[in-house]
Amino acid sequence: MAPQILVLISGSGSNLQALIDAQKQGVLKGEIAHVISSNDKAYGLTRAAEASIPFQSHCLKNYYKGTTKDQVEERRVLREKFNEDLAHKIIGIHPDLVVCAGWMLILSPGILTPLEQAGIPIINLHPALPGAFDGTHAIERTWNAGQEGTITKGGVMIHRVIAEVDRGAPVLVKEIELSPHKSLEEYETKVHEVEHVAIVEGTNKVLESI
Ligand SMILES: Nc1nc2c(c(=O)[nH]1)N[C@@H](CN(C=O)c1ccc(C(=O)N[C@@H](CCC(=O)O)C(=O)O)cc1)CN2
Ligand SMILES: NCC(=O)N[C@@H]1O[C@H](COP(=O)([O-])[O-])[C@@H](O)[C@H]1O
Repeated sequence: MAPQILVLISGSGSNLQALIDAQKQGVLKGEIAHVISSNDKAYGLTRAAEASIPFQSHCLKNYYKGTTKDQVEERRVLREKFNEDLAHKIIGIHPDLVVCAGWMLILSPGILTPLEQAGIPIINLHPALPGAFDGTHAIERTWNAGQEGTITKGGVMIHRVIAEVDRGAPVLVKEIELSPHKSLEEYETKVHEVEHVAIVEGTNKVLESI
């Protein structure tokens, strides 16, 4: 059996689609076994269904039901249960690799530790260079820094997932010169093009090492 890949998404799933297309073309060194979305309205779930890939959603909002934003401690506990339940789901599927492809939630030690103990590596796609713009809105933050003249390059990386967000060891880094691009929209289009290549190359690189 080919190495089994579980893909975590939260949105459109264009990077999931790049993995699906690579599998269809026979260039993915594994098989997408399952897709889990943190958003039950994510178009990526439609992409999984159309590719006949088993899928499900795992939504934090369902855990938060009956609580308000002011109930910080209650929500902290509920979010930890969200993470632990997600770990149980993933371990039950037991993929060889988990790929975060636009998964927009920070994974706590409550999931990272059980997956590490189960020998299941996790990688993430991030639209910035190592140590540059961790977290969300990295594409826009990169563009703005370029406009201010503080940087000349942006990029995309695939990295190992550790507790410290976007600080795991890089697996693959692709730099993108900012100067050729005349707008944020143009740069963002280039980033997504590069992402769709990087997600396949980075996934294959890790699968080759397993
Ligand atoms: N422990 C880790 N978890 C995650 C990592 C990681 O490296 N370590 N990578 C992220 C993906 N990601 C950037 O590449 C990222 C996604 C989301 C966030 C974030 O701050 N999320 C907030 C919610 C934001 C929102 O709803 O708009 C949150 O989780 O509370 C940071 C980085 C995947 N997880
Ligand atoms: N910090 C994580 C992050 O910003 N991830 C970004 O989410 C998008 C998902 O697109 P997709 O749903 O079309 O694959 C991608 O641009 C990816 O870099």
